[in-house]
Amino acid sequence: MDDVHQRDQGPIIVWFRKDLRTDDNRALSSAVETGRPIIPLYIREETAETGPLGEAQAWWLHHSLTALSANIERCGSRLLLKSGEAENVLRQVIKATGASAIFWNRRYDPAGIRIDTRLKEVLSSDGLETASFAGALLHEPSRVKTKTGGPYRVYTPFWRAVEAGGEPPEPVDAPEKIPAPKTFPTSEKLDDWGLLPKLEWAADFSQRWEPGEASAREKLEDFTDGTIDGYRESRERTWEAGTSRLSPHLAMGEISPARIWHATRGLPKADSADVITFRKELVWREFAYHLLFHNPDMPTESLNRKYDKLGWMDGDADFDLWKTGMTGFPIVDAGMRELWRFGTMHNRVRMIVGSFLVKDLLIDWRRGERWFRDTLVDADPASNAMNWQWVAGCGADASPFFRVFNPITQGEKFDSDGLYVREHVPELADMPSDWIHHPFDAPAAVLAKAGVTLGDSYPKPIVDHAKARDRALAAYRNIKDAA
Ligand SMILES: Cc1cc2nc3c(=O)[nH]c(=O)nc-3n(C[C@H](O)[C@H](O)[C@H](O)COP(=O)(O)OP(=O)(O)OC[C@H]3O[C@@H](n4cnc5c(N)ncnc54)[C@H](O)[C@@H]3O)c2cc1C
Repeated sequence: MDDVHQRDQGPIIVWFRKDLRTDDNRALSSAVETGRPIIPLYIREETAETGPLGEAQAWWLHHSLTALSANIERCGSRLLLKSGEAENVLRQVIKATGASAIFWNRRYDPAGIRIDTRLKEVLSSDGLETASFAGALLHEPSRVKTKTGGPYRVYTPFWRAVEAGGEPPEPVDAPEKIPAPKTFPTSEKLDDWGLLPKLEWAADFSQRWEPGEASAREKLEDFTDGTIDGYRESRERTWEAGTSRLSPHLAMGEISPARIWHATRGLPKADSADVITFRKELVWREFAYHLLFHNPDMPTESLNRKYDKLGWMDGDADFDLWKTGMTGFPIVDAGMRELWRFGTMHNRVRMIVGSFLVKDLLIDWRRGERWFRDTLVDADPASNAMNWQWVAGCGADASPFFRVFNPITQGEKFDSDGLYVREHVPELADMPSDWIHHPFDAPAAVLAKAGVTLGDSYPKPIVDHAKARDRALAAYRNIKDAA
């Protein structure tokens, strides 16, 4: 047997990253197809380059790895856990197992791209086979191009280009068997990684979430069997589950966007406005990655740099009140408390709390982005940064800065009976709907009857919205005509 042939029979490391699934996982299915032994590996890569994972997502990761491990065991193998810098870990595992190939699915965040490009180079030059596959997105970000070959900065033409570009590849089913190597190196223990929050903080997450690909598939089925009918309207209802709730599963790669896309293609009403609206949302996620791919500093730099001169306030005390849901504006407080309690927030309310932070409090969008990154179970480098820049007016195809959301009318419009506020701000549970979004205007008798004492049982508003709006618009006028 010659060297090359021998090498070709060596084990393949399948390196899992934010693709914690066996379904529609091309790195895994391509490795299985070779018939060679496979070493499923997850590396906890929290290095200076990658930065730490947010706390809420660390909770998710713990449970997601538990679920993936169990799935892999059902297929006759096991998941190897290692921590450290990727290249060092891969070299140790290669040495211990005689692996001759490393397969992975591509990632598109700047640190991930840098690490993978470098690895491909050094491992290949050592004679190792490296193969990378698509799967985190519907289409490769470099594939969707404007007529002049450049990247898009506006969503609607991007959506049209995606539509015109044809269907994403059909998903591939999970393998039934994953051939195991003769011996496995020792794995680290998941419990030793300390991913679960030390405080009771995440105690309620499991009321809302069940990480893992089985739960993602179940959610997709429930959604396509029911909630998707009427999605165009139900997606704006803050008080009920009118959306798919797939975002944290997508963020950890427990389900592929292609699997979701094709599930909607197969529906009897595949061309209804509800289904198309949903597909457009999935394409917003694609657009975010397209933007991040072409603007790698999007999570930290305003795409429109003139916003750096807006005159952001330090506002540490206001920022703390915003984070803890104590601003005195019920829809804002309900959103921030939903985030703290369940690691998520309704999309409409994310826009309202974002506008309040950036415009009413004049606090830099990056502080909001970081807080969301730490507390959202669906924290995603592309979607989070794009949406914060959208809210702040400094992003691509963003909401104009002068469009300042009024937290009272937004509350009345998107939570007309106050159900969302009642759930997350229980001290206002007995306020009549007419006043629940602005208790500070309610007559004393109404407050007394509802058991609300402003400044005691519930905070007084921390700003006067009309004055805050004027201040924001004045700050904006100062930079409006700057280059
Ligand atoms: C300030 C702000 C920060 C955000 N941060 C994140 C984030 O870190 N991670 C994240 O996944 N989403 C983020 N979003 C977008 C959006 O709020 C969530 O994707 C959505 O609430 C997830 O719920 P769902 O899965 O039920 O969505 P559905 O309505 O069922 O939509 C299906 C999928 O489409 C994608 N999608 C929907 N809306 C958007 C959007 N506006 N931008 C990008 N993709 C979208 C998501 O992948 C979502 O799972 C943010 C929005 C705002 C305004």
